[in-house]
Amino acid sequence: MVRYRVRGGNALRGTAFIQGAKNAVLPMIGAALLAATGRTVLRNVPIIEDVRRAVELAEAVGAYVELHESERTLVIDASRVSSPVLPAEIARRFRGSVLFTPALLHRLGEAIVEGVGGCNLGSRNLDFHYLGYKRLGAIVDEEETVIHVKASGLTGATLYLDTPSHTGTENLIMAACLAKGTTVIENAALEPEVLDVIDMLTKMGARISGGGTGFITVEGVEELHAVEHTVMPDRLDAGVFAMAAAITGGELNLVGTGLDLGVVRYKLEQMGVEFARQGAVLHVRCEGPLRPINIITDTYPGFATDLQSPMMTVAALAEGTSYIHERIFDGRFALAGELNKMGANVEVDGSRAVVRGRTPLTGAQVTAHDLRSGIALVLAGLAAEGETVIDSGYLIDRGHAHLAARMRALGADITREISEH
Ligand SMILES: CC(=O)N[C@H]1[C@@H](OP(=O)(O)OP(=O)(O)OC[C@H]2O[C@@H](n3ccc(=O)[nH]c3=O)[C@H](O)[C@@H]2O)O[C@H](CO)[C@@H](O)[C@@H]1O
Ligand SMILES: C=C(OP(=O)(O)O)C(=O)O
Repeated sequence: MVRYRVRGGNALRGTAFIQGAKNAVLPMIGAALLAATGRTVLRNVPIIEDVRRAVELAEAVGAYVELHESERTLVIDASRVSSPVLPAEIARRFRGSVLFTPALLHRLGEAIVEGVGGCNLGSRNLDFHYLGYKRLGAIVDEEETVIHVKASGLTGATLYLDTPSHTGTENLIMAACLAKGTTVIENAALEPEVLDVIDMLTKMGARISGGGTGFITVEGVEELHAVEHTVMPDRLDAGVFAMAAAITGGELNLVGTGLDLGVVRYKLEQMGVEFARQGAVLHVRCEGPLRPINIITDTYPGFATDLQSPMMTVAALAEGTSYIHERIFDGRFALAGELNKMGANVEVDGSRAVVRGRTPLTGAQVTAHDLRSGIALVLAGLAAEGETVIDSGYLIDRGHAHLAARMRALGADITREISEH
């Protein structure tokens, strides 16, 4: 059992090194398995639990993988991929397991998905993925929790997503890359991580156009080859560090090439946080009291649902009433009860939350219900009086690399503990 212990009150100051993006590296590991020969090299890999699970899953299907932690580099040789089974004990531990299906379909003609995990956020369907595979010519059998997808060659088609699913778009692009003919994906996701995956696939030899427009066209090719690719920075990790500076009255330099916080920056600016781009470094500081804010989560370029939880902590520390409308996941508000244990005043009504600030926060024993509620509680701990203990730290480690060490280097009083219970 991993837990985080945070003693609040220290302002964070210094240089924060932003990790590579979890939601880009996971599809890239899936994409690496599409190359039947050669070795793929991924750089700027975040050393997070989801990456460790993805490595285990790639090994389970027969790939040879080296994770060089200190170099943040993955080397993947997928030439011996031989098992179509994504075993439950690994696949159920992270959402990214779903991103291995296209490679197995192309390489082995079938994928047996024994389970898909990920954050517990209410309903998280996969119907767009499976309907898309069917349109491309696959047969999909759903037997209770096991999904069996079979295809002896896929053929391009026109696909439509009811909502622009992030992993759904990535999976259907990967499925279309080696299909015969042309595939059009309408209402495709626009997230920067999807564009980074398209960049990598394009280097591998894929013919993809329209990334970032919502209408993606893929011309199928005969084969894809192994390449080297550097994972983009994690805008969610960057957002969390910016918020940590904001709520502790600190000052941070965020280092991570080409970092763009988009709407999160604008919302934090409305709250009184100051940003200044200094070449490749994003400087963030906050001196005065925070103002309240309204947030509506949406697919990119809207406010990312993954940053809604940490933003709830920031809102609890703002002077006045903030309003949050969660439009992507129906189970994202488990955080409210935990923040209230620390003295916040958050009232939830369906998909809406009202946060009445500012109430002083006091350290408490709290529970992370998912990755983002976990990191939101770490933020609350940084601003609270006394000690906050957060279980289960594993959920935080799913998405943030070396969190305690990186925050301690900035002056935070935070430890990561491992216990038997
Ligand atoms: C590994 C990864 O990249 N995870 C991210 C990805 O998750 P993920 O790709 O699972 O999220 P989606 O974009 O697919 O889901 C968005 C919404 O669409 C619904 N939906 C999705 C697919 C489907 O087949 N049917 C369906 O109804 C979901 O229930 C949800 O309400 O995008 C989410 C939304 O930005 C982020 O919170 C996750 O961090
Ligand atoms: C929901 C998230 O991740 P996943 O899709 O991997 O569960 C997240 O990163 O907040």
